[in-house]
Amino acid sequence: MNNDKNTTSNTSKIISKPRIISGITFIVLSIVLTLSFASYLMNWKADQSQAGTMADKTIQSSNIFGKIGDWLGNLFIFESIGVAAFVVAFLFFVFGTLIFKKNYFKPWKTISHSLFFICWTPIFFGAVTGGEGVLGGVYGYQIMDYLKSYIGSVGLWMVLFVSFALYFVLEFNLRPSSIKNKLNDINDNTFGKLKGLMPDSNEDFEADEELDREIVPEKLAVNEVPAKSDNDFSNIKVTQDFEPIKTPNKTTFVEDVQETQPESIVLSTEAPIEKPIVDKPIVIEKPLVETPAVKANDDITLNIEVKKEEVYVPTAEQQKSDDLVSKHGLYDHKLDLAKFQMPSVELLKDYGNEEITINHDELEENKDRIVGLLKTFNVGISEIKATIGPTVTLYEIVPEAGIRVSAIKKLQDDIALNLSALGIRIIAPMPGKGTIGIEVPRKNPTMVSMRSVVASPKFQTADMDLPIVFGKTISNEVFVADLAKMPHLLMAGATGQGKSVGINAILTSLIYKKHPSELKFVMVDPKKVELSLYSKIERHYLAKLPDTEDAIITDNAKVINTLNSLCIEMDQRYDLLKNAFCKNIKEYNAKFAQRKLNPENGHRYLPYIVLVVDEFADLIMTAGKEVEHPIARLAQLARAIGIHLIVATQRPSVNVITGMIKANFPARIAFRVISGVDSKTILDSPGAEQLVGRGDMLYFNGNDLTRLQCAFVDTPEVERIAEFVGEQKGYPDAYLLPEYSSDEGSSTVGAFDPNEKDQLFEEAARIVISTQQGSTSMLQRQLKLGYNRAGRIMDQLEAAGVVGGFNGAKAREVLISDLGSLERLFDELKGR
Ligand SMILES: Nc1ncnc2c1ncn2[C@@H]1O[C@H](COP(=O)(O)OP(=O)(O)OP(=O)(O)O)[C@@H](O)[C@H]1O
Repeated sequence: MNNDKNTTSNTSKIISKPRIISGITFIVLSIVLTLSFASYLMNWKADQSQAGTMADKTIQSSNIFGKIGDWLGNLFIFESIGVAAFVVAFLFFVFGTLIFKKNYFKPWKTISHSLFFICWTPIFFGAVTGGEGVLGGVYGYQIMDYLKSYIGSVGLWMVLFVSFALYFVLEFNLRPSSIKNKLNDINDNTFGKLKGLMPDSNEDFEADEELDREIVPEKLAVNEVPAKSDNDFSNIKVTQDFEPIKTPNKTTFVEDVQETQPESIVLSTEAPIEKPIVDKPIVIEKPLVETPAVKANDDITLNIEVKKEEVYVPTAEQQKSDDLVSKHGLYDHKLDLAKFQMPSVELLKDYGNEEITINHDELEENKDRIVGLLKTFNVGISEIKATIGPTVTLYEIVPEAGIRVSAIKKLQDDIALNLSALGIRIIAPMPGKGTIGIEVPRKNPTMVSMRSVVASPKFQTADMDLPIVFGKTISNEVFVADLAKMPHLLMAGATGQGKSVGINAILTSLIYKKHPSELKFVMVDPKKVELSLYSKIERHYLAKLPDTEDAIITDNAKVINTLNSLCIEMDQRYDLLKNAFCKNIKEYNAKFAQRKLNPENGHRYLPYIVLVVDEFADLIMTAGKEVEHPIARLAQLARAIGIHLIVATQRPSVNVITGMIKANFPARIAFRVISGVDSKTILDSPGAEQLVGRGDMLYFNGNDLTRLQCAFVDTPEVERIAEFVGEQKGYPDAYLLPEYSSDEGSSTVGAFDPNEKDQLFEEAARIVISTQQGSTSMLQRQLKLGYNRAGRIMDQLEAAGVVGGFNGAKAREVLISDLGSLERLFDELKGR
């Protein structure tokens, strides 16, 4: 509104006085003409007899504007164009508004419409009345008469009809087949014409909105509905076909107020009236290809825009990849190990019936204790419900009206003490429910076997990038989560509470779902024994540093190198993704499979990499920041390029799980911990100290805390799986991570020695300058070098002053901006 006011005041400042005067004059004239014409139409018979007696004061005129009005009416209506004279009055009004710089009307469109009606209407009325009365005026009668004498009555009507039809075709750009529809529309919509004259600006729309709202009920009643009474809209039935579009795909909109419209996409608009509302679903039968303005009703124009389907025009590169795909098919990353058999469920032990047995006595006993106890604290219960899970039973209570949840929350400790059972957890309130949950451990928990969860349809059909089946929820449902979405997982739990089993469950889940070409593990096992079983699958699923014996890293010094190497792998992957214009590994691999990425440019199929650290506390204690930094860096950045971290620890204290680590691991798992403080460290909330152990765990995904019973997978089972995989044909070696030498960061580059310069030194320098990228991995790719040689060249470039110093895993700064300066530097170096 304010805006409107401002606009108005601004406009009035700009409009000059003569303009205001002439604008007002035109508008006043249009009013005078309209009233004179209307009055003339009512009194013309009486007044015409006095025509020509203008000067005689004794003679009175019945026209509202007296003799002048009478004269105007006679001139415009009788002697000229009949009722089309009103169009002239309307044109005066339009000119008036245009002078005021108000764009209520599109000038040329308005004039062309008006001219048509000024010409056509008199002849039409002349033909209808045969010259009787004033509706067609003298002009109308004479032209009609003239035409009739030449082409006869039929010809005359044909001319009238055809000209009217042509007018619509040209003005509304109609095809002949849709004229009928449009005519129906126009007939139904007497305001439609005026609307056609309106420009689309918001300002105008707002200005007219109120007016529109007022006339809606009337229009519905008058134009569309033979309503029995004002309030009776029950038999409103409007079926309106909208203008088909000029494309081969015929599109029709049906606006139908009938209640039943099966299988239709329905957008309903509600009439802005208090009376019964008429739903007007729009049934879209075929996809739209153009952008017509569809009139939903008399007041609101619904602009539907559907983008045209893009025509696929392959570029030369795309053409090349299309040709390759049609020749060789999509790239199959599994081809190297085409005969690889995924492990079967049979390898996992069947622990027999896992159905939950209901112990009614236990349930009743717990119920009585809970109800009785709450009563002693004056907490009345209106309802209690039990959900039996594998390890705990959840009692959900609905407190009586008037009892505050906060009051019950305060009693949490007292209730736990009084129930005196281990592992009671109170959830007040249950998220998303109006109840309070009390989890009580079962006397005889049911074991959840890995076999049962791996075989479950939920896991088998999981459409996830890295599906992990953790176990079962409290309501005995299989729980599957996507590691790729987490995207990193922090696990903690006191010793003997199920952490190692948990890690095995995660690893087996992934092995059951992913082909060796799609997934690689980097395993860090400072305890030396926990992950050693997996050494058998080294050539299938493991990744390691070049020139190292064992893929499973047990030496803390090597861990630092591996983590830094992973950082290099991450940077290389980012480079690859950047060059391929891909946002993430999924897009990149899909593009690679479509043969759009040339392996000669360094592109390759990228497997997911999962880094598993079994005892993080050990690492942090011995290596501190040297480990913390690469872990945090990987956690921050590695998600998009398919590197995911699983870090486990027995000691969830703040000096192990630092703020930096925690901030980058939104997904966390807590097995039973020793104290509430530990629980807070890992989960940011207490509760893990109340768990019962043996795989009882809390999973936190950044928002919700879910209690789960971890699936049990025993060492022999893991062994069987590892053997099954290991016995099959594998790759020649483990997946090799980029080389990283620990002294790279600290190495000081001496003075440039031309005699020791690499053969590719100059070429490498030119590549660095022309790409302005001081990246070793880029040199490796472009010159097809090993990492060590590329690293040596980079050091020489640093010594020669081409690039800046080592900058962590980031590219070095390029110190020379153009090739000309580089050539001068080469000359200088030769002169030394
Ligand atoms: N999900 C489970 N279901 C049933 N029992 C389990 C489960 N997880 C662990 N247990 C039992 O708890 C024992 C200890 O588990 P686990 O070895 O995983 O503990 P941990 O936390 O890794 O201990 P540590 O840190 O000392 O290695 C197992 O031998 C097993 O008997």
